[in-house]
Amino acid sequence: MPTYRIAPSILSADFARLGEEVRNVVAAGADIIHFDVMDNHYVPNLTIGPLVCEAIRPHVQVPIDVHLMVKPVDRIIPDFAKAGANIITFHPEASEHIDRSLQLIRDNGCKAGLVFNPATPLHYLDHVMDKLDIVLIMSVNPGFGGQSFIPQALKKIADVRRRIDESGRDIMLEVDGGIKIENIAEAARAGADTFVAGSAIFGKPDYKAVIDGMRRELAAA
Ligand SMILES: O=C(CO)[C@H](O)[C@H](O)COP(=O)(O)O
Ligand SMILES: [Fe+2]
Repeated sequence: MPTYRIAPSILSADFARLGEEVRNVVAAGADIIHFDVMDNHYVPNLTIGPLVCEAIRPHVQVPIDVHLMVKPVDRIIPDFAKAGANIITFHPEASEHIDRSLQLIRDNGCKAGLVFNPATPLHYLDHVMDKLDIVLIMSVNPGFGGQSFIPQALKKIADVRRRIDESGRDIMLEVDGGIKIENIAEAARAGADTFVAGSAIFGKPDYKAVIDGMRRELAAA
């Protein structure tokens, strides 16, 4: 069985109690904290920045996975690295120089990755596989939590899995958007190993019950 990781998105957490929320979700079994950064420019929503990342950093030992939905990309990367991010991903069409942005993330000591919207072509991967630590496939259009999983993402996950296997490199394959107990196994069978889930976890009273349920599905996938 591959190493599967569950990454709750704090987009659906109670922001008034964020420290407690991240501690609770890690105690419930989260492997990663997924941190959605939206700028009201690249996507039509506005969320949280490096100050909030810095504020939650002392509350958890697990990696913080910063999903940048911002344009431009580069200016904010060093700030997130200083704020304690471990993984930083961005959307290739939001960067003027993809290779430079990936290198900037790595130079700042973080794992680097590209994010693909449902309609973003995978050719952006062609010349940067050697600079990638993670690929994130969006299974919703970015900007909001609580949307429904777009099934066409499964084929894209499978295509990326093939490319990763061909590269022979150790690259995480993350899926983000509409992941629930009911569909996590399908995403795993397509080739994903890291699963972002916001509303499915933070929308429920018992985080451990949801994460345990997801792990049971993954074990059987
Ligand atoms: O990047 C995102 C939206 O742009 C979020 O990570 C994602 O939507 C998670 O929320 P949910 O699991 O509720 O779909
Ligand atoms: Fe996200």
